[in-house]
Amino acid sequence: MSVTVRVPAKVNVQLAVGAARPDGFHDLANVFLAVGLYDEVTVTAADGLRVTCAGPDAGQVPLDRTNLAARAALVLAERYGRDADVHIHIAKDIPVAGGMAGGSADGAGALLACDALWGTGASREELLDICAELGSDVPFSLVGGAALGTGRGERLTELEVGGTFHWVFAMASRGLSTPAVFREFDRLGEGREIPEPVASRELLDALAKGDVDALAAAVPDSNDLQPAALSLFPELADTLAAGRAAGALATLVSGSGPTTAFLARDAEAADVIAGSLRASGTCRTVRRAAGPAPGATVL
Ligand SMILES: C[C@](O)(CO)[C@H](O)COP(=O)(O)OP(=O)(O)OC[C@H]1O[C@@H](n2ccc(N)nc2=O)[C@H](O)[C@@H]1O
Ligand SMILES: Nc1ncnc2c1ncn2[C@@H]1O[C@H](COP(=O)(O)OP(=O)(O)OP(=O)(O)O)[C@@H](O)[C@H]1O
Repeated sequence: MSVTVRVPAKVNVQLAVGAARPDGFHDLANVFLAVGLYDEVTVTAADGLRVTCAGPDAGQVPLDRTNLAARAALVLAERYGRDADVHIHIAKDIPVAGGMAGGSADGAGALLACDALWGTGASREELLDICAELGSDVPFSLVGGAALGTGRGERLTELEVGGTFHWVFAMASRGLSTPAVFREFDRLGEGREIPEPVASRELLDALAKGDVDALAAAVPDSNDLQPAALSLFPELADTLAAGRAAGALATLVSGSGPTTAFLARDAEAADVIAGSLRASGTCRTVRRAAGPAPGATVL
C-alpha cells in the first residue's frame, strides 16, 4: 500500500527579522504565502528506510537520514514506538536551496503520508509540533494558504486572503545556504539596533482584500534578508532589474534566496514577465505560480 501527499512551495511576502537570539535563531514576523508549485511525496511499506528522488534538481537532494522527509518518518515512528520501514519517494518540482521551503515541504509531506500509511491517527497539534521540531518552515508547509509565522517562524496564525495573486519565480544558477544568509544579516547589522520584527498592517490588509496594487505597494523592502542575500549573491540585482523592466508590480528575493519573486497583475502579465526573464539570461529557469495554494494534502 502507498500514500501520496502533495505539498506546496512558499514565498515570504514579508520577512521581518529581529536580532540573533541566544539559541542562534532569529525572531521573525514571517508572512508566508503558499504557491502552486508542488513536490509529491509517496510512502510505501518496505524492509527498511529508503529515500529516492526524481526531478530536475534531484542530484542535489540528500538521500540519507538527513533528508527532512526521512527525519519526519523517523520522528513519527519513534513517537509511536515502531520502525520507520518505509520507502519515501520524492517527485521534486520545488527548486532546491531556493528559499521556497522545498526540503520543509518534503518533511511535512512525509509526516502526513506516514501518519496515513501507519494509521497513527496523530492529532493536528501533534503533527504541527513534530513539524516545528523538524524546521522553522515545516509547520507552514503542512498548513498552506497564508499565515503569519512568529517566534522563529514556527508559531502560525492563519491569514485570510481575498483573492489570487500571480507570481513569477526566477531560479538562480546556484543555491544559497539559509544559515549563511542569516549570518550575513547579522554581519550587516553589527553595531546597529535591530528592531523587534512586526508584520506590516498594510501588507496584511492587502492580502485580506486580494488587492494586488496594495500588495505591490507594501512589498518593497519587506524582506529583511534581501540585503544579505544580495550581498552574498550580487548578480541577483540583475534578475530583479530584468523583472522590473518586464512590468512586474513588485520584485523581491524569496526568503533567504536566491530565488527571486515577481508579482504580476494577472496571469497574462505573468506570462509576459516570465518570457522576458527567460530571454534576459539572468537566471537558470523561470516558473509561474499562483497563491494561495492548499497545504499538504493526501491525494
Ligand atoms: C528563511 C526562511 O525560509 C523564511 O521562511 C526560514 O526562516 C528558514 O527556515 P528553515 O529553512 O526551516 O530553517 P531551519 O531549518 O529552522 O534553520 C536553519 C538555520 O537558519 C537560521 N535561522 C532559521 C530560522 C530563524 N528564525 N532564524 C535563523 O537564524 C539558523 O541559522 C538555523 O540553524
Ligand atoms: N527533502 C529535501 N529536499 C531538498 N533539500 C533537502 C531535503 N532534505 C534536506 N535537504 C537539504 O536542505 C538544503 C536546503 O534545501 P531546501 O530546498 O529545503 O532549501 P530552501 O528551499 O532554501 O529552504 P527554506 O526556504 O526553508 O530556507 C539542501 O541543500 C539539502 O542539503
